Parts: sequence; structure tokens; C-alpha cells
Amino acid sequence: MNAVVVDARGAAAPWLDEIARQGELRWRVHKFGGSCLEDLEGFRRVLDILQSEAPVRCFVVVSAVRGVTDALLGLFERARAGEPDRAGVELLISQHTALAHALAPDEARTLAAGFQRDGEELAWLLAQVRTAPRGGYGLVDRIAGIGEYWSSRLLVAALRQRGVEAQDVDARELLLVEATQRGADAIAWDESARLVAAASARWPEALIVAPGFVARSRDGGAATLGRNGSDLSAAAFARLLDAESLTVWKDVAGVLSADPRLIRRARTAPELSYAEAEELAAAGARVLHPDTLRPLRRANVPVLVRSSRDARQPGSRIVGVPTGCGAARAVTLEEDTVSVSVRGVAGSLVLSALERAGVQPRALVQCNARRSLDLVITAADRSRAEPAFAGSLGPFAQVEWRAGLALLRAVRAGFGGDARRMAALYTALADLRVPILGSFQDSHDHGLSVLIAGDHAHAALNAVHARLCHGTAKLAVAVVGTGLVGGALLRQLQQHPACGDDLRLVAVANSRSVLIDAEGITPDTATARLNWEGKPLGVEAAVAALQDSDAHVKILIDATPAESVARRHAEWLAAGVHVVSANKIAQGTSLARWREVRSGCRAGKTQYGDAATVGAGLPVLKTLRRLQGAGDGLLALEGVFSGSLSFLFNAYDGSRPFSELLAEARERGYTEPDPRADLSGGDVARKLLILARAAGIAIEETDVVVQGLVPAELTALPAEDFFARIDEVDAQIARQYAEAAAQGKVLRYIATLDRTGKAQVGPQAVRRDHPCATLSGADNLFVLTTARYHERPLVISGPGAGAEVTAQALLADALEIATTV
Ligand SMILES: NC(=O)C1=CN([C@@H]2O[C@H](COP(=O)(O)OP(=O)(O)OC[C@H]3O[C@@H](n4cnc5c(N)ncnc54)[C@H](OP(=O)(O)O)[C@@H]3O)[C@@H](O)[C@H]2O)C=CC1
Ligand SMILES: N[C@@H](CC=O)C(=O)O
Repeated sequence: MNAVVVDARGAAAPWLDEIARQGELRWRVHKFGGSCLEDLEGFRRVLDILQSEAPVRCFVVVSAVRGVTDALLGLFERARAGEPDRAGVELLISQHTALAHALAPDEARTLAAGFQRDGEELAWLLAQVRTAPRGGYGLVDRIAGIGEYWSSRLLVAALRQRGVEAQDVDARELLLVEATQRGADAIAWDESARLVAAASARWPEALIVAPGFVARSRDGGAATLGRNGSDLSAAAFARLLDAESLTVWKDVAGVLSADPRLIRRARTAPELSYAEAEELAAAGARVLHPDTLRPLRRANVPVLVRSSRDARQPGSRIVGVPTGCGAARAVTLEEDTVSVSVRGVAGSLVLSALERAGVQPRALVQCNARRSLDLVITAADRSRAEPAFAGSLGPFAQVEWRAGLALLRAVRAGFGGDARRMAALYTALADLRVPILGSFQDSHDHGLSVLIAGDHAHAALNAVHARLCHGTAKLAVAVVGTGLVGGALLRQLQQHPACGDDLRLVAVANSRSVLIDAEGITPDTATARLNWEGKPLGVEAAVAALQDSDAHVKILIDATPAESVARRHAEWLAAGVHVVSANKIAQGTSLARWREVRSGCRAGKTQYGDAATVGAGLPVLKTLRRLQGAGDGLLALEGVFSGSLSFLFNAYDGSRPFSELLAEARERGYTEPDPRADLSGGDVARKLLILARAAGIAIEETDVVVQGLVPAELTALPAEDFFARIDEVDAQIARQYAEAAAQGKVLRYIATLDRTGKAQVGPQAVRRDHPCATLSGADNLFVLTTARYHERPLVISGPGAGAEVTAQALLADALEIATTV
């Protein structure tokens, strides 16, 4: 056997220097399976994909049109049985000729003539089968590979028809195989490399198309690469060309997290390692064959598995070191298995008995000290294993069989060494009361298998998949509002370690559009994607995305100033969606609306996170609620509740116009989107109402006496007209400031509340040593006098506005809800 060159870049791989000399631009290899080329529409999708790749250097490997290889093998078998099927040959010719006319009318006649010629040769080969040596099997490779040649010629002609420069090459002149080997080991890497390097030096920087599956044996005869052979051809070319990537196009969206026939919500695993993909393939999942992955893993060529039916989806990426979410990449289930426990003999004896019987254990645990071996095999293999044991284990072996079992496997590197992930698996089964009859860690630690009773298998698979692959996002979040606060929140989400695994952003919305992605939106791409992909669906679509998610906790975060959004909070709460809000309208306007929020929480058993609505997240509401909960009562509340007004009055000394400071406050993100909400006192009044109601003082909006800073005639003006007359505000503030200064005082915007519900907000002239006068920046001050904090009040102070602090309050509320639900 020829040595396989392991190092893709080392001295052992000299052809790579040749490839490197051929230009900076590296090849991208694409493989299109028969399912992509099933009909005219399939070909057109493939053409669209390849056209979008130009001008990148593309090497394309194609399978035969769906069903054609099977049809050719069928013709071969019938020929062996002495039933030559000329009609079957004609059918294949006419199928391909029809495609040629539809895809490449300019070259259709030439193509059709070629198919006809090949058809004649095929008929001739079939006629030789019965009399040929080795029962005709010497001819099967020539017969079975015809379909790949035909589809590669069709594709090249169709590309040219669309004006894309393309050229077909004969894979039999490039890939050399050892007749004695199978799979990746069959490829004679060194010789093939030399052939590819020499040929590729002559290729134009365009699109090259090669038939998959076919190769040449050392004796010069036609060879094929076996089942999944086209995938292996593509992997070989990707490695030999030192490709930038290999994209394997299929009719599925990537590597799925479970068998979609069993798990409706199976999702595409975004990333996985070569080893994990091999593990999945070995467990019988419909991914790439391990033979395909091995050469790529050695050369570290990333593999993308994508669907030609939906080329917008990124599919799965198979790489050396993957990242990404989920406690497991995928969960597999092998049903109809039996366990066998062998005691009293060396494990090696048991394993060699199985090997002789041709039985491959699906999982095993060996304990040398106790001379015991527990293993799992398929029920079908038992009939071979039992006699093998009887004949070779000797009289002291105790063998116990248990039938009717299923092997459930969680695939992810390091799974068996990660207590948190294992606990999630065991808890999912414990919640279902499914006993674990055995657990097996694979020797390379790419996953963990548990043995369970067969009748629990499907329910267990569902529960484990939900917990490990999909539902690991304990928390699904929708962010509504991507402005100052929402934007900061998305940045903080991006940096949070829970994002991805435990927390999935499933929707983002602003006033114009909504972006939904059940697989999870990467927060730092959210606004860009919202702009490009968002649809004008309204906030309801974001709520629906949450409701569709199978996360345990679903939270809508409102980072808008919108009445229309706040109006729906109670309804969403009642429907089981937790709400976290920076928007003060739902709790800070009418008492009826505040009550609706409370009943929404009761009806939906949900929580309302409102820390951001007062003090931009300072622990005011929380403290008040704790005091109330412990039987303390609020007697009086006083302070500065507005960050922007605090900043304005802390900075104002008459040297700069008030409006100039207002512009700075806006710039710093302290004001409301319309700063009149601050200047009017309305924002402070809302905070006072929220606090009063949290303290059990049920007052109405109209109970708050509000003195604003905006002259009455400016309140209803459009924003630009208001700003055009901002000097009127300047004049009023200058006057009030001068009056206060004449008394040796300063102006501060102060809120007060007493236990009878007397509430007012407005500017006050206070002494310079008053606690409200000694604040700086955008600090807030909350002075709480309670039954127990009576002699000396409880004081909470700190930054009371700004995007970062507000966003952190939103995030902290969401995470707290997730941990307390
Ligand atoms: N700034 C601060 O320090 C604090 C702010 N808050 C509160 O945070 C909230 C957001 O403020 P801020 O980020 O400054 O505001 P911005 O104006 O910067 O952003 C508001 C966002 O809400 C979106 N929006 C507006 N109306 C709707 C709607 N009907 N449906 C969906 N989305 C909508 C806007 O969409 P579009 O992009 O399309 O315009 C925008 O993305 C406000 O309620 C504010 O009171 C609370 C505490 C502190
Ligand atoms: N505009 C508000 C921001 C926080 O709620 C303020 O100035 O306090």
C-alpha cells in the first residue's frame, strides 16, 4: 500500500508548491450530488450557485443525475442475468438529451450525439458482460461511471450557455487508485497529486468540472470509488488542490442535529469538528461518509454542507476546532439493540470472537480488574455473536443477554468530561423517568451513549434533543428597539458567555422591520441583518418567534419608547412571554394599565422586568420591593429621578445656554428620544408612579403635580419647530436660575411622594448643601424613608441614564428571570 501523505504543507507534499505557484487565488471545490441534479430545476439551481461564485476559481465535482447510477447498475445486473435491456439504454440517452435541449440549446446537438455514441458503447459493454471474465464484474466500473461523465458535460455546456467560461476534465486522468484498497486509502495520493498539479497548471482561472465517482486503477483500467464515491472524489480533489474549502451540496440544509423523521425540530448544526462528523457518520447519521472526511481532516480543508434548494442558508461547517452553541452537536438513536454482559473471561477473547463473527460492537465498556465486558450490538448481529461466544469463550464465561434496547448517543467532543453537559443529558432522562441501563463513553471522547429500554426510545430522544441540541437555549430572547439602548443591549448580549449556548436571540425588531431566526441571531450582526433581511411584519412576528421557540424561558425585551409596544405587554405576559422593559409607559401611565401588567403576570405565570425603567437600573425598585416584602412600608420618597435633568442642572451655571447642555445630554444618550419627555417632567412623573405603585401607593397619573420646563406653547409643536424656538426654554431657565442664585440657592429637578399619595415633580431652588445639589454627572438620588429606615433614610444614588447602564439592567433582568423561572 502506498503511504498516504499526511502533511498537507510539509516537504512530503511537494505538489502543493506547484499548486501554490499557480497563483494566489485558491480553489474552491464544490460537489453536487445526484439529489441536486435530479431534474431541470435542480440543474438551474446549481447553475445559479456556480454563477454567483464567479470569478473565484472553482473546481466542481458532479454525481450522475439522480437515479442514473442505480439505473446503470440495474442494466448491468440484467445483462448478467442474460436480459440485455436496450430500451433502458435508450431511456437514459433520451433523458439526458432532453436536459441538453433545455439547458444548452446551442450545444444540444453535439451533446446528444455524444450521449448516443456513449449509449452505443454502453449497449456493447452490456452485451459483453455475460462472457467477460470475473462474471462481468471487470466491466462494472466502466458502466457505472457513465452517468457522472454525462452530467459533467451537461453542466459545462449549460454554464457556457449562460456565458460562464467552463471546462470539463476527465477525473480518470487525475485520480489514481490502488485496486487492493477501499475508501480514502485506495487513492494513490502521490501519483494523483502529480497528475493534478501538472494538469491544473494548464487550466484557465475559470470553472473546471469533473465527474465524481470515477478514477483509474494502476493498470490503466476504469475504476470507481464505491458508494458515496463522488463525495470521496470531491474530498480528494479538495486535498490535492489544497483547496480553500469544499462545499458539499445536498438536498438537506446541512448536518442535522437528529434524524428529522424522528425529531420534527431537528436543526442544522452550524459547526462541528471532523471527528464529530465522523462520529455521527459512524452512528449511522446521514452525513458525509468518514472516508470523505479523513483526507480533508488531514489537510485541514473546511467542509461546508449546504442545500442547493436553499443556497441562502449557511448550512453546516466542518472544521478542526468548531465553536458554536448547543451542549451536543447532534443526538442519534440506534434502535433494536441488545446488551451483552460477559464476565469471567478476558475481554480480548470476547472481542476477537466478535471480530471473527463479523460483528462490530456499537458501544462497549471493559473492566479488566473484574474481567468483565459490557457491550451493545445490533439485534440482527446477535444470531452471529451467540454461536461465536458458545464456540470460543469456554465454560467459565458468564454471558447475559438483554434484548429490546436502544442506544442514545450525544455527539460532541469532550462531552464525557463535561459534568454540566452530562448532567443535562441525565436530567432530561430523569425528568421522563427513563432508567439508564448503561452508559458508554467513546474512546476518543467525542460523545456519550446511554442504553435505555426500547419502548422509551423516541420520547427519550425528543427530550434529550430538546435539552442538548435545541433547548439548550434555556432562554429565547426577542429584542424590540435597536436604537441607543437596544443597540447597547445587542453589544452586551454578544459579549455574554451565555449567548449561543444558553441564550438564543430569535428575533430583533425596530419600527420598520422584524428579523426572525429560530436558529439564533448573532447579536453583533443583528442590526445589519435586520436592515437587509428584515420584513415589515410588526412586533407580533417577534412574539410569535418566541412562542414558536422550544426554549424553556421566552423573554421579549422592549427597548422602545413606543406606546403601541407598551400597550401589548400585559397580553404577552398573559400568553406566557416574560417581558423586560426600558419602556416606562406600561407601568408609568394609567393605574388601569399598571394593573393589567400585574394580572398579565398572574395569568401567564410570567415576570415583568422593570429595573431599567427607574434609575436606569439602579437597585431602587428591587430594594423597595424587598422592603415591602419584609413588611416595611414607604413613608416618603424624595430625590432626583432624571439623569438628563440631573446632568443639565448640575452643569448649568449660566455661562452656556441651557440648550447647548441639552444637546450634550442628547449626545451622551441621557435624554428620551424626544427630549421634551424629560423637560416636561413627564418622564420623571412616570418613574414616580412606577415607584409609588411598587410601594403599594396606588395613585393615578392625575395625582402627580407636574411642573415642567417647556413653555406650554411649545409642548405640542413638531420636534423641529420646538428646537427652532429652544431659546425660549433658555430664557426661562436663565430667569429661574437667577432667582434661585439671588437666594444663594441652586436649581434642581426634584420628585417627592408621601405615604398618602401626595406626589409632585418640578424644579426647586435648594441650598447648595442639599443632597440633591451635591450630585454630579447624570446621577440620580433616591431617598427612601420607611417605617424601619426612619431615623436615617435609605439612600440610593448613582448614574441614572445612559445606554450602557440601561442595557445592563435589561440584560440582568432577563438573566434573573431565566434563573428564577
Ligand atoms: N437613554 C436612557 O438612559 C434610558 C432610556 N430608557 C428607555 O429606553 C427606551 C429606548 O430609548 P432609546 O434607545 O434612547 O431610543 P431610540 O430612539 O434610540 O431607539 C428606539 C428604538 O425603538 C424602535 N421603535 C420605535 N417605535 C417602535 C415600534 N412601534 N415598534 C418597534 N420598534 C420601535 C426604534 O425603531 P427605528 O430604529 O426604526 O426608529 C428604535 O430602534 C425608551 O423607552 C427610554 O425611555 C430607559 C432608561 C434609561
Ligand atoms: N431620559 C431619562 C433616561 C432614563 O430613564 C433620564 O433622563 O433619566
